[in-house]
Formats: sequence, C-alpha cells, structure tokens
Amino acid sequence: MDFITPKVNVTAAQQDGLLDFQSPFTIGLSALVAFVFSFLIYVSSSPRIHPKAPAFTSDMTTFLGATGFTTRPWSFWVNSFKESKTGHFSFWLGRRHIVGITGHAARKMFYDHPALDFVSGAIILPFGIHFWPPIHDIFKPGFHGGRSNTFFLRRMVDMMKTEPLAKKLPDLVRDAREGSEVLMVDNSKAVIQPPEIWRTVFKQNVRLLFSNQVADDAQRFRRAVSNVDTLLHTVSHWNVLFSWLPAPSYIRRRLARRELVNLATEVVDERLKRTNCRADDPVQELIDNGDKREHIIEFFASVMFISTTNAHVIAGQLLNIMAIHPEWQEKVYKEIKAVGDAHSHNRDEPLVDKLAKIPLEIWESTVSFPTFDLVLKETIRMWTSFGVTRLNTSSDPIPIPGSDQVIPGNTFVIYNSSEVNFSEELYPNPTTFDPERFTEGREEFRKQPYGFLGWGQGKHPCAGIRWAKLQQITIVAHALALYKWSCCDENGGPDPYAKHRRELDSSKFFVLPPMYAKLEPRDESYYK
Ligand code: HEM
Repeated sequence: MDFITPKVNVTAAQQDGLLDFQSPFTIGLSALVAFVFSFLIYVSSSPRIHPKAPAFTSDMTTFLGATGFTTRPWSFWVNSFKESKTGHFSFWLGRRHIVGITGHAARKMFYDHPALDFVSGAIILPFGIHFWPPIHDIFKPGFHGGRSNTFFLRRMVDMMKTEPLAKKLPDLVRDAREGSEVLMVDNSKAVIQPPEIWRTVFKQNVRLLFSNQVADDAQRFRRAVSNVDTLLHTVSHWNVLFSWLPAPSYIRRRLARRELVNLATEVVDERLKRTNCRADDPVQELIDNGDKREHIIEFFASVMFISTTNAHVIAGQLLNIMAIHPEWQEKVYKEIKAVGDAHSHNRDEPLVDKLAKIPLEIWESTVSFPTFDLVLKETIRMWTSFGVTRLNTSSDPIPIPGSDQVIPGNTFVIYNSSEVNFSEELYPNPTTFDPERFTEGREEFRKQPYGFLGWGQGKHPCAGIRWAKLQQITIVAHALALYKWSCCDENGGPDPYAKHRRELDSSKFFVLPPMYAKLEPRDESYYK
C-alpha cells in the first residue's frame, strides 16, 4: 500500500521531539493555557449593568474585583465613598455586580425596602453556613404573617416566649455559672482569653433552641462546638469572589455544615422513633407541631450558628471591656450584687447562689441593671460594625433616595454600619468606649433616623433580641459575681498597652484580636 507523505518543514526542535504536539505534556499545557485564557476572558467580560447604577469604584483588582471588600472592609468603603460623586458606588466581586450605598436617606431605604432580602444577601459574606444557594424553604417568607414570616423565624421566636424562657431559666443560669467556674479551675489558671466564654454562649443557645440531649451530652456537644467553631472562624475570601471555587476554607466550611446536619438528623430521627416517652425540648415541640422532618433538621442545623454569631462576639468583648475598664466593672458588679441580695433570704450565701433565685422578670427588667444596659449598648455599637448585605429580589430597579441612581433588579446591595457606629456626629469620639453617650440628655445618635444599628432596623431587626439581652446579663452577672477582672499580658503581668480595640479594617470579623484577662476570686472562701 502506498502512503502519500505530506511535505513538511521539520525543524531541529521538532526533530528533538521538544515541540511534539501529540505528547500528553503539550496537550495538557495547551489545555491549561486555553482554560486560563478563557477564564480571564470570562471574568473580565463584564455582564451588562443598568445605566443608572452608581459608577464603579477604582479600588478593585483586575479580574478579581473588589478584594478589599472583605480583606480591608472599612478602608475599601471610605476610598470608594470619597471617589463617588453621589456617595453611592458599584463594584465587582468576580462577575457579580454589587452596589454600595451611603448616607442616612439611602440607609433608611436599605433597611425598610420590602424587596431587599436579608437571607439571600448573606451569600456574599465570607462566613456562614446555610446561605449557599438555593436558599432553603425554611427561610422563605409566606409561612406566617407579620415580621417573623418564615418557618425559621416563626419557630425561633416561639422558643423565646415567656413560658419556655421561664421554664428553662434555671438550666440557662446554671450554664452561665458553670461556664464562668471552669474559666478558673484553680489559682494556677488565672489568666484567660475572654472570648473563651463563647462555649457558654453556645451551650445556652443549644439548650434553649435545640435540645438538652445535645447540651448535656459531652460527645455530641463537642461535635457541635467544633463544627460551629469552623463555620464562625473560617473565612473564605475567595468564595466571595468566585462562589464555585473549591478553596480549602470553603471545603472545611461545607464539611462542618454537613456534620451539623448529620447531628441534627441523628437527634431528630432518634426522637421520631421514640413513641413511648416525650422529652420537653424544641425538638419535641417541632415534631408535635407536625413540622416536616426535613424542615426540622434544617432548622436545628442552622439555628446553632445563627444564634451564636453576634452573641459570642459580644459576650467575649463585654468581659474584655470589664477587665479594661475597672470603673465600669465595679458599677455593674454593684448592680448585680444589689439584685442578688434583694432576692436571697440568706445574706451570707455566695452571690452566685443568690443569682439562681432571680426570677425572669427581674433579669429582664430595664430598671434592674441600668448600668449594664448602657455598657451593653456601647459594646454592641462598636461590635456590630460591618458590611450589611441585602439582595434586591425583584427584577425592578429600586431608586436610591436623593440621587437619580438605582439598585438594579436582582442585584446585591451593601451598607457598612461602621458609617453610623463610628460617626463623629452621632457618636462623638467614636473610638472611645463611652456608655454615657446613651444616657438621657446626650443620646446624640438620635440626630438621624436609624442612628443606632446595634440590633438592626426596619424589616430585619434582630429576631433574637429578647434572649440575647437575657443571655448577656446572665453571663456577665456570673463572671463578675465570681471574679474581679483585670487586663494583663499573656503571662499575667501588667499590660501597659491594654486598650479596647475595634479594628474596623479586620479581614476576620469573628476572629477577635488577642486579649488577656486575669481573674481574682471575689470570695476566696468559695474555692476552699
Ligand atoms: C448581643 C447579641 C446579638 C446582637 C448584637 C445581634 C445583632 C443583630 C443585628 C445587628 C441584626 C441585623 C443584621 C442586618 O440588618 O443585616 C440581627 C439580625 C438577626 N439576629 Fe441577632 N444579634 C444578637 C443575638 C442574636 C441571637 C441570640 C439570636 C437568636 C437566638 C439572633 C437572631 C437573629 C436573626 C434570626 C436575625 C435576622 C432577622 C431577620 O431575618 O429578619 N440574634 N442581629
């Protein structure tokens, strides 16, 4: 058989086989180059955007978009704001178009507009568990009337009504006490990091909103702690830019989330099988309601994280602040002691024992702990300063008040609450810890609508506020009843640089700056 050999010019390199287009190496290399090239074309070809969307900030990186949005949230915000003619601006996160708004009129619209959804907005945050699309049905409105209109909110709010709270109060108070007791097992461990208290916050949340069978089961509780820890403290910046990218932090978070679902499934299924005896906890309540198994599991897997997110930061910071500001610590301590003494018939018993006798209405009364209330407000003001996100779930553009610009349909919008929380006008000397700014006659934050954002505002204020306040006072009351707190370095020596620092440009919001506190038992005899 004759073959016709094509005439080709063979170079020396080809003869050596270096440019052999058939080799697996060359094919692989070409595929990689083609992939990278197509990827770059893909990410740099911007989708069409609404002509009235705010102009783009220049504080972005080629191909990636606004990396500063999560890695240096406040300076990114300030740069973009300064550059903008209207105060509002656009930016890219990968190929997602995002609108940033500033100023009080736009802020009010942001918090009040019914089409701006809270849960869908959270998918562009670098932490979290369940907000990966598709959004689960339990977070969709229409389940109920009023503000708590989703399955998730309705069920959660029911668990914080007076009856369940009063019934569980003794156990929740015991958690607060044990959580403080373990901070100092003996005098050799007198130096702690205040954020360690987060396990107590979490235990109380598990007890109130899930089950004693997890809170009191050491092995299950450890599992829950470890996975919620991963979700709260593993930050995935890359996924904010490219939601599909399997970055290691993203994989860790997905696995942690799956473990929480497994845990919830185990507990719920055990209960469904058990027909002869009823437990008295939220798992049983949801089963007795006739709620769908899948909804119940999703609820518990999610509520463990959601209830702990802000609460664990605030509890750690409150204790840190108590250590740094002895004058405020003593005022709060006196209040706690006065309330404890008033509810005990035995004036000689330790204050922690007296605290167990305080009824729910006294813990919750605004007149019981007025100084603590000021301290809590000021702590929250400083520590709820971050990028707040929403998604315009309608296809219609939403006009931005005071401008001719819009938030286009199906577009994410962001407001950075540091603009309010650290405003010189609303909070003079905003970096100074000054609870008195909330006393009558001052209250400078009232100069603007929605001048206090510590519990959110408008359509999506904090749904856990009742329990959150009760939780924080029970934890601080026990921490101060047992110990005098002072700040120190990691060896327990004096720390001349100790200062309450809120780093607005931190790339890891829930990973708190290192801080140490020294504990000194208030009542030595109690430890003998
Ligand atoms: C001191 C502790 C807490 C603080 C400072 C706090 C603060 C906030 C803030 C500022 C928002 C609004 C966020 C936004 O506008 O995007 C919010 C929303 C929310 N909080 Fe809290 N929170 C705390 C504790 C809790 C607890 C313990 C729970 C649950 C038991 C909870 C459940 C929620 C829920 C479900 C929402 C969203 C409401 C909705 O979807 O409409 N929070 N919280």
